[in-house]
Amino acid sequence: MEAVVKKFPEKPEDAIVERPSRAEAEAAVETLLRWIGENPKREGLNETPKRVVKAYEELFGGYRHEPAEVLGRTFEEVAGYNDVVLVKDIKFHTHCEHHMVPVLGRAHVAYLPEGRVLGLSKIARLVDMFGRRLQTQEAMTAQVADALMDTLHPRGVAVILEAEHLCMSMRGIRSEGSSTFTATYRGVFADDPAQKESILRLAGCTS
Ligand SMILES: Nc1nc2c(ncn2[C@@H]2O[C@H](COP(=O)(O)OP(=O)(O)OP(=O)(O)O)[C@@H](O)[C@H]2O)c(=O)[nH]1
Ligand SMILES: [Zn+2]
Repeated sequence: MEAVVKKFPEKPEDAIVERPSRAEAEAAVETLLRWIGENPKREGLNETPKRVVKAYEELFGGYRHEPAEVLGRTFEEVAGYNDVVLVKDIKFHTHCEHHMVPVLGRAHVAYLPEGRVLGLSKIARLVDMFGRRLQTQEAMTAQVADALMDTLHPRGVAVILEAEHLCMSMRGIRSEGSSTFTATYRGVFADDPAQKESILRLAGCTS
């Protein structure tokens, strides 16, 4: 049996306790292929259920990790640097939880340290981890911010996501090229409008 989902979803009653077997997951893909009018036994599709399940393991691998493990160790020796750290233009992809269709975007993540900093790559890893779960853009924005607050205990965090939802461009309204902007602020960024403004400017979201 595969691993039990640990902490996510956030509400324990929403967490599944047991995953279906790989064979059941492959059978589900085969059913979808038949449902769209395909013949899953033809040569080109014969291996597709296996491939899709393998791809899902990678695309949804974020359920197998937790923020504290992804963020790893923190550093204190930064010559007393205590000002803003902003990692911008972190490209990410995720899938919307309504249609399971890709969402492609960029994240800008800032924090104000309280004596400790993170390895810079860990911020991008955190965004990637949450992207590898089914998401709404709003939830993903809040999850990145809360994970940084809980793990690093900085004075403040700001998280901005800009993304294109392919469920809006490839289907439904078929509105090509629109992008959605979400931003959330914790600590001093939430309390001080000047800090918010400055981070939006640094991230290139305002002139
Ligand atoms: N707030 C929010 N909505 C999202 C996100 N991703 C997709 N959606 C929206 O979720 C909504 C689901 O609406 P429903 O009416 O239940 O589903 P639907 O019939 O497929 O909707 P349409 O996309 O309008 O065809 C749609 O308006 C999507 O655009 C997201 O990250 N955040
Ligand atoms: Zn969607």
